[in-house]
Amino acid sequence: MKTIPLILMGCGGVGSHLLQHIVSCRSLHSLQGLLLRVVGVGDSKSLMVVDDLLNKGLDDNFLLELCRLKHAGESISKLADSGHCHVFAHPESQGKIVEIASQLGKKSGLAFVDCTASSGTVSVLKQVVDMGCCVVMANKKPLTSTMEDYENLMKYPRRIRHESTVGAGLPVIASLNRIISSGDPVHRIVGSLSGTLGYVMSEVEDGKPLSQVVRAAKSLGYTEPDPRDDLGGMDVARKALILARILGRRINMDSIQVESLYPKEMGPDVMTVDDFLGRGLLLLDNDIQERVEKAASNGNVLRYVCVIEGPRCKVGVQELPKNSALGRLRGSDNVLEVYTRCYSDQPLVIQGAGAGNDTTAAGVLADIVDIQDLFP
Ligand SMILES: NC(=O)C1=CN([C@@H]2O[C@H](COP(=O)(O)OP(=O)(O)OC[C@H]3O[C@@H](n4cnc5c(N)ncnc54)[C@H](OP(=O)(O)O)[C@@H]3O)[C@@H](O)[C@H]2O)C=CC1
Ligand SMILES: N[C@@H](CC=O)C(=O)O
Repeated sequence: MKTIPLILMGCGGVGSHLLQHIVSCRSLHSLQGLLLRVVGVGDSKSLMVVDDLLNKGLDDNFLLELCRLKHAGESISKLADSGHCHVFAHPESQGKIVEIASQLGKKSGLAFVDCTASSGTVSVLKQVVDMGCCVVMANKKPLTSTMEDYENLMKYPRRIRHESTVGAGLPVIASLNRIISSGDPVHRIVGSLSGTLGYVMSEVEDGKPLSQVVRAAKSLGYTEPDPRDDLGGMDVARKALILARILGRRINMDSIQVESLYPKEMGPDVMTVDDFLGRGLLLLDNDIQERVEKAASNGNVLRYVCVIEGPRCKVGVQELPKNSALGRLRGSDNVLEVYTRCYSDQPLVIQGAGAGNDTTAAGVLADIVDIQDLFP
């Protein structure tokens, strides 16, 4: 039986679904000769680590209890007295992770899984990569930091998987990497890459107010922890930057043209998330409704589109024919069209659910299973 010891950072919507998937796939993985041994789980306040790091994992019932606790909005530290684990508070936990990585990294391998939405994980990720660990990310922020951070993280590309950072569970990055490895030059990528904005646009088209739709998208697990990351275009811009860097463009976020659907006066420095969801969104209802109606009067729909072509990279709203590939999208579906030498007249098209905790966690799990050849 091949064993992958793993540490999960971030146990919110995606992280706790990942733990549930790991538990429910036990017999499938065992048929494949694989055991995922969860040795640690962290949230924004603390890190819980199994006491016998070299031989044991956190018990499945314990992991499910932990998911219930996080779902109820509690901190992991609440389970501190449960016997077979130790809890470390931040910032001490960072040192603990590095210690675990040095113990397990080279010897038995360790998968470090980042399901946070934080840019604060970059430094620990770089350290564990250098210690021989594998890294799996749903978090886009480490990959959209400086070019230097990106290159340090991607130093050993076979040990890094981040499929869920673009398109949630869709095979976007794997497909792109196959095209690149075959020497087929990518000329242009066009896509609708936000589950939230896809859902928002199609629901507003159906006559619902933006404020109501964004709140629904949040409760369905489509939005970022702060939905302004979606509405301001930053989440799509991060996906565009990740794709552009995979294509070999050495660019930073400031090279991407980004259109925001909310004004600066509603930014995070001015309004809390709750304030924005409460009164801020109401102020945006009319404007988006008018734009959607104007597009409809031309037989068109609005879509938030990402275009990468040559050195140009931009994300923003476009008015498109209702029966185009992007115009036909409904709900949280994403679509990505890739134009290359081999796919020149008809692009390669990847389409399907592009957001949601379940599908995203499934993408992360597939990445973890994918690295098994790197484990003894
Ligand atoms: N939802 C989706 O459809 C998709 C999400 N993603 C990405 O997945 C990631 C997770 O999203 P989601 O689960 O919705 O987010 P949540 O806000 O639900 O969960 C984030 C988790 O990370 C924890 N956390 C925050 N900072 C740190 C830190 N420095 N160290 C350790 N843990 C930390 C939080 O702790 P606490 O519980 O204490 O707050 C929380 O448990 C995001 O990066 C998102 O962009 C990617 C593709 C699709
Ligand atoms: N908030 C994102 C989630 C996936 O990256 C989206 O809406 O697409």
